[in-house]
Parts: sequence; structure tokens; C-alpha cells
Amino acid sequence: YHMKVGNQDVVDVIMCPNPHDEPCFEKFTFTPRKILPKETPCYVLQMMHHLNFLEDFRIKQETLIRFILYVKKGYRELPYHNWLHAFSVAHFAYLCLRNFQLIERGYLTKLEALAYFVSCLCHDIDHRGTTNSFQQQSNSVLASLYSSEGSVMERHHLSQTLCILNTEGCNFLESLNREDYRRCLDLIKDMILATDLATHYKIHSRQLTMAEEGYDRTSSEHRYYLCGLLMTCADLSDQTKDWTETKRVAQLIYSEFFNQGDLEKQMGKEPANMMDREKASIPDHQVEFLTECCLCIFRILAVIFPSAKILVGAIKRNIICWKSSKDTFNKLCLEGKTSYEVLI
Ligand SMILES: Cc1nc2ccc(C(=O)NCC(C)C)cc2n2c(-c3cc(OC(C)(C)C)ccc3Cl)nnc12
Ligand SMILES: [Mg+2]
Ligand SMILES: [Zn+2]
Repeated sequence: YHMKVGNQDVVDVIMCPNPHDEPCFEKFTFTPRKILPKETPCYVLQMMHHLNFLEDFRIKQETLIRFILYVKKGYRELPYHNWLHAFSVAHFAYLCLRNFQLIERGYLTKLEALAYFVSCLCHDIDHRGTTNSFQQQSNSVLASLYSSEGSVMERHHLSQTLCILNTEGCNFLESLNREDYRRCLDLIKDMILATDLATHYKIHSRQLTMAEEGYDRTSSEHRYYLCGLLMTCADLSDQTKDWTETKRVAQLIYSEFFNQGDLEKQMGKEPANMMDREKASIPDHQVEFLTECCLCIFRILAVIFPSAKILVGAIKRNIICWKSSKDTFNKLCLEGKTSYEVLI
């Protein structure tokens, strides 16, 4: 196979600082977005080594590196839904596996843990920076392919992942026996589809019940709900970091939302307020999203894993910051500043 994938050689992925020399890499306060993009493939490899995946599943390092580079190349240069988002989501999965000891304490099997980490890396591949409803509205190719089943974008991310696995020299799962291979792909499907906001709202109440009843390792429903919860927590993990990081990430997300709103206006459609750069009040939307969505999800996580309480605390702090930023925000808007000049 050719050694180069995108602008990176398979061989130059080996060189990067050993993340475990930096103790805070293993802490929930670490912000993976500060890692140099060029070094991120190597950090992914190192995390998988430290999770012992290569040994447990007899993964060939060169095949794995090629897979990682193809996944990285599969992400577009978007403000938010880019490779660095995928990398930060995978880093959070790594932190959960290590800090909650998900394998050691029997919450996940080794195969589920592998599927979880890989699903985080792949969960938004080839995102276009637009929502599922926009696919319908714009009659996109993806809508024609998947709208009958729903979760249009998520089904596309899954399809792209399977395509890469079927690419010459990229199938790092090739040493799994037929049963484990089948099971791993089913797990990756469930986990990537769980990152559809609509799916989250459908299963959220049952996840809460599961947490309150107590996690039952013998229940396949409980295992499915836990995997979905771990995926949504990872997808939202930017919101558990410090205020500077949270504010900067919100600016990236709204830059994508406003670009979609601009497209909708060009199509003669009225965008939702949150997507309209003329009407959106980012602090208000963020207080609502963090309170209605993030806080609930991480509270469930903290019921099952009490050490996740610090993550709930971080979200609460960010909500307070958004509320206090509102006054500043509205004053500057009155002075005619646009939505995110304030955020910078
Ligand atoms: C900071 C922050 N604000 C957000 C504000 C609104 C929305 C949104 O989609 N509103 C619905 C409208 C558009 C129809 C999402 C936001 N969001 C997400 C996010 C979460 C997702 O879904 C899971 C992971 C299952 C919760 C899926 C995709 C995304 Cl971008 N990540 N961070 C954020
Ligand atoms: Mg997504
Ligand atoms: Zn995502």
C-alpha cells in the first residue's frame, strides 16, 4: 500500500511526546483541542496502546495507523464538526475508560470498549456542518439515501466508517473471529446512531430509570443505554471544560449554525432563530441547551459514576458564565457588535 495518507506518512505518526508523561492528559480538566493537529494521530495510537487494544485484538500497528489517517482525512475543514472534534470526543472516551475503570469493573467488555473508542473517532465522519432537518429541506443526496430510516447524518457517518474498514490495508479488526467482528460492527452502529439528538431524546428517560434502578450487567437494554450515554457524554465533553474553552467551542458551533441559516435564507426559507445570525442570542441558547440537554445527561452519568460529579459542576459553572455574559453580550449587541465579536 502507499505509505502516504492525505498529507501524513504512516511512519511519521510514531513520533510525538508520550502523553502519559503529562499527568493532566489523564484528567477530565485536560483540553485535547490544545494538541497540535499534526500530533493527534500519534496520540490516538498511544491511547489505544495504553488501553491495550493492540495486544487484546492482535491489531497490526501499521494497519491501525492507516485507518486513523483515513478517518482523519474523512473529516472536512469545518468550524466545529472537524477532526479535532472527533479527536476530543475520543479523548473523553479514553478518560472514561481509564477514570471509571469501565472494563476492570465490568461495565463494558473489552470489545465494547474498543467499539466505544473507535465510534467516538468516527462518529461525525464527512459531516457537512448542517443538521438532519437541513438534509430533508435541501433534498440532499444523503436525505434521499437515509431519510426513510431517520438519523440521516449519523447513518452516513456509519457508512463512511464501514467504507474505510473495507479499504485496502485499513481493516485493523481483521484478526477478530467472525462472531467478535460481527458484534463489533453492530456495537459501532448502535453507538454512532446514538449520537443523533433525536435518538437521545427518545431514550433519555429510560437511561435515567436504568441509572436509578442500578446498572444491571446482565441486561442487554442496560448495556445499550450505557453505550448511548457514554457516546452523548463524549460528544458533549467540550461543555465540561473551563469557560474559555466552552466559549470558544460555542463560537465554532454557532459559526456552523449561522452558515446553515445563511444557506436557508438563500433557499428562501426562514431559519430557526438559533441559526439566524441576525436574531440568535447565543447566551440564551447556550443556557437552554446546557440546562435542558447537557446537565441532564451528565447527571445520569454521575448517578452511575459518582466521580463524574465534577463534570456536572463544570457544566453548572459554564451555565453561570453564560448567564453573566448575557448582560455584557446584550450591551455590546446594542453597540452593534455581531453575535460572536462578543465571544472573542
Ligand atoms: C454547545 C452545543 N450547543 C448546541 C445547541 C443546539 C444543538 C442542536 O443540535 N439543537 C437542535 C436543532 C439544531 C435541531 C446542539 C448543540 N451542541 C451539540 C450537539 C449535540 C448533538 O447531540 C447529542 C450529542 C446527542 C446531544 C448533536 C449535534 C450537536 Cl452540534 N454539541 N455541543 C452543542
Ligand atoms: Mg453528529
Ligand atoms: Zn459530534
